[in-house]
Amino acid sequence: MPSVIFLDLDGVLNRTRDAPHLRLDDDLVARLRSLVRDTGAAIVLSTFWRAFEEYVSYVLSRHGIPHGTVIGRTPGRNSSFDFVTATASEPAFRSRAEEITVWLATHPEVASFVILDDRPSAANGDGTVGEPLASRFVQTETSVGLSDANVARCREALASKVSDAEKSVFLQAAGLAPPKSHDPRGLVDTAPGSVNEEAQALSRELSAGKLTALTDLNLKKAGLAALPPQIGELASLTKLDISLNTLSTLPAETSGLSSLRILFSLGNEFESIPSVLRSLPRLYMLSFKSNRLTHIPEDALAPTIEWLILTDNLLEELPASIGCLKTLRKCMLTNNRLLALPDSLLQCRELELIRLADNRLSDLPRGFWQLPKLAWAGLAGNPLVARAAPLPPPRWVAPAELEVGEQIGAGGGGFVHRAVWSAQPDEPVALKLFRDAGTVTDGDPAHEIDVGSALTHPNVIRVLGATPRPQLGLVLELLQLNKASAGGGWGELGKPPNFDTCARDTYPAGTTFGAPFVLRALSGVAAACAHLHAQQLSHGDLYAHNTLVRHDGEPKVGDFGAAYNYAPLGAEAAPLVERVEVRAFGCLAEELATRLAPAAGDESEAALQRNLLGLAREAWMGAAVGARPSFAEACQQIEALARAYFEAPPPFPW
Ligand SMILES: Nc1ncnc2c1ncn2[C@@H]1O[C@H](COP(=O)(O)OP(=O)(O)OP(=O)(O)O)[C@@H](O)[C@H]1O
Repeated sequence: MPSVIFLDLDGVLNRTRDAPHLRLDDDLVARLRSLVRDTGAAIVLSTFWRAFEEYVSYVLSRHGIPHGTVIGRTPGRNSSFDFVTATASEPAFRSRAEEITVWLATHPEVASFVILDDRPSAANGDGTVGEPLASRFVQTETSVGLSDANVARCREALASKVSDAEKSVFLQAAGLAPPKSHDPRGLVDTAPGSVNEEAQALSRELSAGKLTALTDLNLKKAGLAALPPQIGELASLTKLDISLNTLSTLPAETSGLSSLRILFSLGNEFESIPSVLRSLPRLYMLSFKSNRLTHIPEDALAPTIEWLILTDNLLEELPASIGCLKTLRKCMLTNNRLLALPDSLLQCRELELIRLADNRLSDLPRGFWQLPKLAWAGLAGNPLVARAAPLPPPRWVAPAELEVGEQIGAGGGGFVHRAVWSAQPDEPVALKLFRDAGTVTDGDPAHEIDVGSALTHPNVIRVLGATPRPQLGLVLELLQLNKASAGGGWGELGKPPNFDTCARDTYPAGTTFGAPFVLRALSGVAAACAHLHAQQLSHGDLYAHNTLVRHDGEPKVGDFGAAYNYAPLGAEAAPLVERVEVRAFGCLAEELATRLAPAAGDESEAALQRNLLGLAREAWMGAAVGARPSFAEACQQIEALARAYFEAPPPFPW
């Protein structure tokens, strides 16, 4: 990262404090141009006008400051953001100094910087940062603008490196205690860095031709720039992990992996999926997450793939040949640059789950919502859903208001800790700290903050507030975990899918549920979904593993990471979007119904199981999307089941 100029506009590049519109004076911009040219510094907009980052960048480029010099803006909302659609919600800060501090705290790679502003508040803030900002503050005189003397001071500041001590001051002032969370399932190890010696030793043995009968080979972080051609001798290998190396190609010999089912190539440097993979006859799961993919050749995807992970790449399009993946069930495409999906995707009739958040889609192939098995879709952060009316903003909670305690949960999206919040010191809360936005399966955590904050329902985990960037988080009602205790603890209704179940949740061996538990759980989940869809919000990830339940079946749906507002898709699509999620509900109901265990002779529970399975499979999961009921209707159907089971009109025992 080069040196950075934090740039104010009014009173720096013009000679007024309160310009009613964005205007620049040629002679002043000329001074900035030479400063940028001579120092190679990048610009981060700290100006009031920073909501219009692209426009400012364009205007500067018209003045000869090259495109790409503006590399970003400081965080923090002001009134100019009200005129920009599709900006993720973010808090307002107390001062410009605080905004700059937070930016610096999250960009420790910055070598040096200068703050160019006509107001001292850009460097003083509330006084907590002090010297590190003040010593790099160059104040212009409003009526004069950027002077030669100012430019000379800027050059001095840019020549002085930011020390590690100063960096830690920024971190502390931004309230960024380093997270102490751990990742028990190793879900998102994207950290490059040190080589894994065990993996390195394995790769040496591979090159020496000593590994032949392996079924599982882990070369993650083995420091590989090239995969040894001897890989092709591993004809019995079923799982290969080559993640977090610097690979950009695969040897032709890879075609010898005739048993390979699972290939992980996360965090490598591939720009294209190697066509040799097309020849693997058993390939089931393929991951190129967090590479540099810009292109997928038409002949690269093996037709046997069921699970395709291309999250966090640079793809603008998919090959038409994706339609040849007749068994594709799960397709992860979050955080790419997709402008459109090929119509051939509709030939993937087994597709159950697709993640498309944070792309550039302005349309979907006609018939997308009619895919017969589609149940989980994520679309947030695309132009096609951007015109939704803004949701009410969350209550922003400053990190200093929270005392973070032990970790109580972890998932792909983040880590959940117990915490005490000064606003309600007697009632502990749960704090979900999100992982880095770009790499997570569901996309930018801001989507979860936006949707979660808009919901209030007894069967939805209540969002109490949110912590701002750089460590985005959610403050949630705390559900004391420990479902087993009859005293009323909470626990996950199911476990996430595994390699075999692909898109379907799993349950510990021997799990059974009682009829009242199942009826109460389904009734609550359906009610929560009816509440969501009444606001044209889709959960996108409705699963047992995202539902917490009490010992008596009372559920609370959580994890709105994949949620999105589908109102902008229009009146024709809306009922179908809801019914796609009804299929997810049907899957959940089927999983619970199959785990009912009627005792011999218990005809009422046996009848409930038959009827529930019938409803789940025929009505809620039915192949004709439009013929499925809405969630409001599903609520009534469950009530009818409960009435028949308890042989009584409501109220039921809940
Ligand atoms: N409000 C809460 N109270 C107590 N525990 C919670 C709460 N919210 C979440 N948890 C625990 O943390 C786990 C992870 O939470 P959550 O599903 O929201 O994370 P995630 O990272 O988005 O997961 P996923 O991998 O499904 O995307 C939950 O399964 C649950 O065990």
